[in-house]
Amino acid sequence: MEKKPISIIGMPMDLGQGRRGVDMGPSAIRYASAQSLLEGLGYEVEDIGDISVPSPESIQIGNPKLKYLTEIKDVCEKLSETVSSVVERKRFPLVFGGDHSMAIGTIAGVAKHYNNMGLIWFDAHGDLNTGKTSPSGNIHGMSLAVSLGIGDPDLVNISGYAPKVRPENTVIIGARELDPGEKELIAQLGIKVFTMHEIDRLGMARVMDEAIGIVSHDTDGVHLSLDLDGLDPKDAPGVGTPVPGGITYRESHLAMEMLAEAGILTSAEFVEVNPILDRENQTAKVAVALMGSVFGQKVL
Ligand SMILES: NC(=[NH2+])NCCC[C@H](N)C(=O)O
Ligand SMILES: [Mn+2]
Ligand SMILES: [Mn+2]
Repeated sequence: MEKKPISIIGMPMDLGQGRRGVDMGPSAIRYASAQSLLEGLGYEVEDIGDISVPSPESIQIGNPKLKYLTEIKDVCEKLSETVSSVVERKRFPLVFGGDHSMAIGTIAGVAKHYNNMGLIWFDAHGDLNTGKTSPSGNIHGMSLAVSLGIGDPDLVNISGYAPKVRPENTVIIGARELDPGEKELIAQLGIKVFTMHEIDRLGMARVMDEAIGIVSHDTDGVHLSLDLDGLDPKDAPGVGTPVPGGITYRESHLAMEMLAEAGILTSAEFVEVNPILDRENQTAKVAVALMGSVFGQKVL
């Protein structure tokens, strides 16, 4: 893979879900030596710091079906602009989160630079709810739907265009907890979902071969949105919505190694690291180890 210079952006977002602490995810990932690992792999790396996100104590929840909608829209606009300027400068945007609602901003910032963007959504969840189907009103459970152009117009139209990605260029990997409305949307849009069943049955190597085929077919860029809760909670305990029966540490590395080999990624984000719920920063360390594989680190 060509060693494009990397720009790290922190998104200390916690407004998209109910548990405090995920706003500290970017610090925890930096503390786990992300930048020096990437530099050690031969990349030029800059850290452009954090997007400023208001604290939930200082603002009102607003509509309980779309909690903190106004503020999430505003901070996602800011993230989108920052990510977009990184792409304009011919650098690779690498965003640290923060809850998964931030993907609305990251994807808005990258997708406008591509005619047709592929998207890998590595997650225990589909994040395919809308304000109508969500059981929680938490926007981190809606960010994939929004990126596909479905949901609240304020979110869908961030950065002035929609949709950001198409369902036929999107794959979900690791799903094992889907709400009824999400299942309906998957059937309606025909999104390819590699649930834990397919991963168990086919093995991660075959799943990734197929996934890479889908996201790179007729696309000119591919974004990786990696929710740490895609991994099994034994390997990544520091997440707000853990679901048992997840992707193992090694399977996750294999997936990232295969992405590096394919050389298709043009942006990435690592989200939902919550150091308050973690054990000795294990989850941030896993995120950084996986970044190593994404950027070409090999065992031998
Ligand atoms: N990015 C995440 N961790 N999302 C979890 C979403 C959980 C649930 N499906 C909801 O809509 O509330
Ligand atoms: Mn998730
Ligand atoms: Mn998610």
